[in-house]
Amino acid sequence: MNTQLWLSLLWQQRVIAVVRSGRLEQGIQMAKAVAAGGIQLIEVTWNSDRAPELIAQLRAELPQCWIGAGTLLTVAQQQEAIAAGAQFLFTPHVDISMIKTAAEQEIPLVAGALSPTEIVQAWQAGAASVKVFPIEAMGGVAYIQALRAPLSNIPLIPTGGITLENTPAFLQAGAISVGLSSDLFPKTALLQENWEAIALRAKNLIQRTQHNQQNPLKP
Ligand SMILES: O=C(O)C(=O)C[C@H](O)[C@H](O)COP(=O)(O)O
Repeated sequence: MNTQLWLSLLWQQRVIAVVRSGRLEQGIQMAKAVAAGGIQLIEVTWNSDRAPELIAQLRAELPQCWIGAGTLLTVAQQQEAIAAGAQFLFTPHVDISMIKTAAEQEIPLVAGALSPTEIVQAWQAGAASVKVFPIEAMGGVAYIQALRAPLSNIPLIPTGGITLENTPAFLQAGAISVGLSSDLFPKTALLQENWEAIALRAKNLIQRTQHNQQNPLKP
């Protein structure tokens, strides 16, 4: 998928569910629960149990979703993730060789960056969008607002501390999409294997994105 397609997908979807799981079976249930709630972009972190298998299985079982890989740290991991079926890639950091490799293969790679320098470097190297991580620790919505003034042409995906509650404010501030994990998958729901509760949270989250229809990349 080229960057243009990826950006229109982000603009359509507005949220990415980040699945990090210590057990393959749990990872499958987590992804299925958010998919049942209507989320279509699902990122599997590479430090999940048997991440390549999880990605392959989700590709087969959730054809209505796009399944990506996250927390990738090396080009080798990135290639393994693509071989497993990952349709998009996330890194927590800026690695120019990973960005260039993904761009050559036309697989969207979202690089994690914090400062304006890192964000611009990632974008100029060919990142398909930039994950601003960890956003809550860096000032939350106010930080995105401040970045958007000079960097209005760069699609930003705040991640790290995103909640159902604060998602609309991030989208309002100009984020093209948000990524979230712990607030979507509360510990108690995971312990109790309460997949219905997680599906409901996903549904609730999607409803909260629907008031923010202004395309942040259009002037
Ligand atoms: O590993 C990565 O590449 C990440 O994206 C880091 C975190 O796992 C996400 O930022 C989720 O953070 P929470 O929504 O606060 O749980």
